[in-house]
Amino acid sequence: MSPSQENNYSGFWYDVRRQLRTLFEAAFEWRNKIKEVDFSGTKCDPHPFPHPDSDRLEHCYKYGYGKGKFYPVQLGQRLGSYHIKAKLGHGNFATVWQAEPIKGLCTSGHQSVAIKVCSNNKKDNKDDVLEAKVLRKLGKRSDGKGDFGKDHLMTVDECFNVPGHFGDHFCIVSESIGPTLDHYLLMVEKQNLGSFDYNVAKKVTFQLLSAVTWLHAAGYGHGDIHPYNVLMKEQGYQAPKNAKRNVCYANCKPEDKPYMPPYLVSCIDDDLAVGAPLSFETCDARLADFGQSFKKNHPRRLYRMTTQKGLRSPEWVIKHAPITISIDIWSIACMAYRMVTGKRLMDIQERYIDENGQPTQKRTKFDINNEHLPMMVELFGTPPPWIRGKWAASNLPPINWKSTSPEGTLHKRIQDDCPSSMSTEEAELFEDFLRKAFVWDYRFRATAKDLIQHKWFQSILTDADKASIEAILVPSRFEGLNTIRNQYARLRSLPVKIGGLFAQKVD
Ligand SMILES: Nc1ncnc2c1ncn2[C@@H]1O[C@H](COP(=O)(O)OP(=O)(O)OP(=O)(O)O)[C@@H](O)[C@H]1O
Repeated sequence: MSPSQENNYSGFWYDVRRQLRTLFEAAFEWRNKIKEVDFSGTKCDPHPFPHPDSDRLEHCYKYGYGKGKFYPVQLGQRLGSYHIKAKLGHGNFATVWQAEPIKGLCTSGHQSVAIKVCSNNKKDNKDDVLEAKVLRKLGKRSDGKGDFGKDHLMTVDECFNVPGHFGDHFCIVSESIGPTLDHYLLMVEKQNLGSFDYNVAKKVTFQLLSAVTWLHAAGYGHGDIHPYNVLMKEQGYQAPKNAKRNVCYANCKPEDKPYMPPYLVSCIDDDLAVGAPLSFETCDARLADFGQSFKKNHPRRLYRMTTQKGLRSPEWVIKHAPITISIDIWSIACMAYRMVTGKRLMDIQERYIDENGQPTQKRTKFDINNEHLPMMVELFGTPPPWIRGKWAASNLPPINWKSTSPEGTLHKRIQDDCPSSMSTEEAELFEDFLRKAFVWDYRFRATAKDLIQHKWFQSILTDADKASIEAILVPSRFEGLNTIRNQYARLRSLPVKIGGLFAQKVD
């Protein structure tokens, strides 16, 4: 960062701007009355995200009276022109089911599909409709250069609505892909393998980066990349073993009862101790869940943060920093570290742990950020002055910047965590790759296009991959026109970006 840029983030006018911003933000919060969701006071089990080691089951309070609830899908029922066969999983906003098309009624080219049945909250519905819209748009788009990376994005077959008691539930039909990346990460832990096979880790990272290269070139950011949203393609994939579970009425309100399903369907994980880990020849990652996707020239629409805490980039954690597509790069680099080493780079617990070692209520955003940012400082070194300025404005605990090291402890962490079979040269390349991705300032962070050309990947690239990378590097005939169009789009999005600086980021 140049000295003139640094000056922009200090001095009298900087302080005035900061105070005005704080005032503006207070007004914004007051107008929108944004509150953090706190499960501590509810009677429900406070674990909205499936616990990886448990019988994966959504919580009863997700069904019942009113808006924003799940549709009570039952095994064997008909939904649109499909028969529901099994449950694939659930998220915060939807349940996902494996289904078979009914012959004669459905034109789907797949023998088995995944139907995401979304909750009927108007606000969430916007995200779901947007997800389908973006996926359809992306499905139709071609870059005219072979579409390198597009194969690693999920596609949508069709969408329809099912009428529920309190409004329509939007359904998105896509190919039934396979288990999540998280499933394989857990398998590696359970089988004491330490980490993914080194080349598999590299290949999956490369596939994710190529998907993101294509996505970013199409003008979109994903915004929610984490191991649950990466599906590993399996031929003829069958849903995990399902079991019917009783509804726990004690966790529901009396008015919910008439609208509850007769049973809940749990997805029992395969025996992770005996499953086959990913192989280099067949591993094929698909990026899924585009509910948080956003336009490149538009900061995050809602500033709602759903991605796992440890995978969040600094600008996502610090207040008043714009969110750009480079958040995807940070998340992928964190996942690459976990795949290569078997350890989380930044292990942030999302819940408090009780005296029996059991997770309890959600930690506050303030508490999490207080732990997360100093972790980043330790690993990646002292942040640039403008981030330090925003640090102070974010009410984070003060740090003695003179005592922090400029390059951080990443080098040592890599040496400690990398498998012993990894050569020194490979470890150096891996570190260089990570350092390019973990740049504090989002403006200088490497792009996905830069990273797929990184030397770290050279050893696994096929001739076809190399040719595809070369093809996307050739400037298109319309490059000049595109630049003008991009600049115009940037100019148009400037007011929205400025607004984004003041927007409250809500968990
Ligand atoms: N096409 C698919 N094939 C196989 N399994 C799938 C598919 N789509 C979703 N799943 C399973 O369903 C789970 C939930 O899906 P998804 O992440 O899209 O829901 P969500 O409510 O949007 O989640 P989130 O809370 O992350 O926003 C996934 O983690 C995965 O296990």
